[in-house]
Amino acid sequence: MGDEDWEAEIIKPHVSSYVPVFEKDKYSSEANGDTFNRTSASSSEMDDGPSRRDHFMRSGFASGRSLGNRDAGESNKRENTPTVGSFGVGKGFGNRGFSNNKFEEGDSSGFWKESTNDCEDNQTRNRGFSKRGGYQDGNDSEASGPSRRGGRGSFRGCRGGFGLGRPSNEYDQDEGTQRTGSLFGSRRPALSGAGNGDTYQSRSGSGSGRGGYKGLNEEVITGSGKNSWKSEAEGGESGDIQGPKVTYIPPPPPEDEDSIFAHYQTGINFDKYDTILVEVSGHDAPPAILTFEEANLCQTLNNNIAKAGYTKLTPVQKYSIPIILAGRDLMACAQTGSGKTAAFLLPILAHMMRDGITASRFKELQEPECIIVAPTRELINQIYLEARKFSFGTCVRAVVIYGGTQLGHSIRQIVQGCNILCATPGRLMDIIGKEKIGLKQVKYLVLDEADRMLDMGFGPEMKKLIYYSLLFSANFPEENQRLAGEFLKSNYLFVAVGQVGGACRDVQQTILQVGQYSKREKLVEILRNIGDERTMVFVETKKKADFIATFLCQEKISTTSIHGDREQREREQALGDFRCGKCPVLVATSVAARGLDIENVQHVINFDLPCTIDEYVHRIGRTGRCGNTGRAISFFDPESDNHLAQPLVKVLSDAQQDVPAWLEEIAFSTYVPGFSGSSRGNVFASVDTRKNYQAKSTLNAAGFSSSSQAPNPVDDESWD
Ligand SMILES: Nc1ncnc2c1ncn2[C@@H]1O[C@H](COP(=O)(O)OP(=O)(O)OP(=O)(O)O)[C@@H](O)[C@H]1O
Repeated sequence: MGDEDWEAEIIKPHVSSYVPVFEKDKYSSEANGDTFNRTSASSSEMDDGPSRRDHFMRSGFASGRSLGNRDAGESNKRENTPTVGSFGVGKGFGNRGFSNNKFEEGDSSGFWKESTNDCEDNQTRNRGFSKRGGYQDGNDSEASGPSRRGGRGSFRGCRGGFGLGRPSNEYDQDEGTQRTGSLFGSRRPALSGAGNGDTYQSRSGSGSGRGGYKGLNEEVITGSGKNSWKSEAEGGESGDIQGPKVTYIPPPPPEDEDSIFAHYQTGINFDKYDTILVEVSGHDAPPAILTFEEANLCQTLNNNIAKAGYTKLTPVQKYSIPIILAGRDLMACAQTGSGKTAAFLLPILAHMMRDGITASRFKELQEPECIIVAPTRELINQIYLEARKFSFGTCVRAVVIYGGTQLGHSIRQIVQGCNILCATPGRLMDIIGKEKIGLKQVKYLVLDEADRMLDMGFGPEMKKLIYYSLLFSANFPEENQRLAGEFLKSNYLFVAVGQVGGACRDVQQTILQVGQYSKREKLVEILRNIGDERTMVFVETKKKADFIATFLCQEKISTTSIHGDREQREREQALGDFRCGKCPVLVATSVAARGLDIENVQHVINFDLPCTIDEYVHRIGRTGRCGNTGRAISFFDPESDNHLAQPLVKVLSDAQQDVPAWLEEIAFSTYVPGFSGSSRGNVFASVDTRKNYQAKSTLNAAGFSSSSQAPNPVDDESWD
């Protein structure tokens, strides 16, 4: 496709030509625009990533200087800075009562309702799939679903690392084409058929290998190293080279003020944030602010903050906002759902308002002052909506671009004026490669889910763009701190809020021992008891996501799914159906584990536990947000999950949850000194790793060794 083909409007929606066996005659995507109609040429999976790291997360890079001035050597001149206080040392595990298996015993909290009429209840509640476009397939679940044999155990360890195969590097093919190869690498084709005993027929076509950031155990092989990040044009995010053009143009978000400022209420535990310990390390940290007024923001920003329903700062905002306003580099960690997005958006916007902006719609070349990058399309869209909200009524224009959508559409958005560019990495690289934006004015760069970006090898690309850096995250593993440190000036500040890397205490966690063959039955039982309350069900693979969603629909539980093999249109439809409650159950891969902020998600179910504890914490952080309470239940299969026992016990203990006796036993029997369960050397790096340069081995918040010499239990292949 020619370089300028984006000029031609291609509005005709992409129509899938491939109908999977299990959908034939049953499911009408036209009827509901729904989720399960996917084609082989699907979208990027940069999203579906594994999740090795749970909470690390936002990272931003703020600069007061123009691009390109950075002294390349500067980043390496890290100082050993003194530390302040001691923070968040976790308890040892094994010291609490074990009331495991609440499910079996019945939970006095009422989580497990004892209704025996669940089917009727569910029908009454319209969970039946008849309302969802006839997604009742005649597919026999036994025959079509993932085999019980093999199970996820066989998926584990199959990840392929980064960037595989050499994708196309022709920009002229990028628009609209979905390629093979991967952006950030992918996984081995381990999921096809016999590999895991799975006879379910994926709509995606096995091995076609969508580009992008493949999730754990996804079927695409790639990966030759973590630094082989590919741009979308290089066969990354967009997907298959041979695939059909991507013509999807996402609908514009509502423009009315009520929609822009729609928000949910903070929960009963919001005020408890005030009691969370905070540690700041580094030299000359500006004092925290206690109120929005102290931030001295302009009136328009203050109005927007009020309209957004923010009356009180969260801890990460109290500490980060003044640091960013002071122009300091920052690495910050705070728990899921505690307001990291606003923590970087508000001070960046404040600076833009103060300093003025240069990009305007009248310029031929758009030169944004701020670039925000996130690893999943849904997350970057969410951040864009936040940016649009806080910049409402100002001259700052935010734009979002991401893979799985028509490139021409992205470019048209940009040329209308772009001060804050929110992008997925592949699409960003394509746009840069096409010279559709200039980078000279970039002063602020935010990497959301920065640990993942860095793991993906995205760092070198980013280093070309920025001068100052801000890194926000819920978890900051030591190795990533070191990587991230390359972005930061040596005097960066480190803010740790609460039990970094630990689970949010507002989430009630339950671990059930459920064998592979019993999971579906247990899931249905739980969902029927839950009723209409919004529930995210995490599974390990895209195929399994399809299968479980199909299975639940057969069980008349209204379900949709999101994963990287779904077309972008379907993904957005799925998220929309889940958000509005049309489908109260969302089956997801790790693509939805990080950052997504969906109102009223009351339950998270880990049908499959993730490979790493970091990912676990991210997943359960989709509930219990912003002071609200939530519940998480995880199926622990001793056949495949024992490696998580030790860190799970730790996470449960630290979050003051009951630890099942059986889990403790497994944890002790599999105890490995120094082992963290994380994909890197330690579970959580709650401390500024600069401290470790002074004291080589210390205890982190989770109580595990954070020695830089710690063994790495999972090799780099587990992360793409
Ligand atoms: N000061 C505040 N007052 C009220 N609500 C807030 C405040 N700060 C953030 N929120 C709301 O809290 C929710 C969670 O915020 P956000 O998504 O930024 O969390 P996060 O820390 O980035 O979570 P995660 O680590 O899961 O990505 C959002 O709905 C946001 O609008």
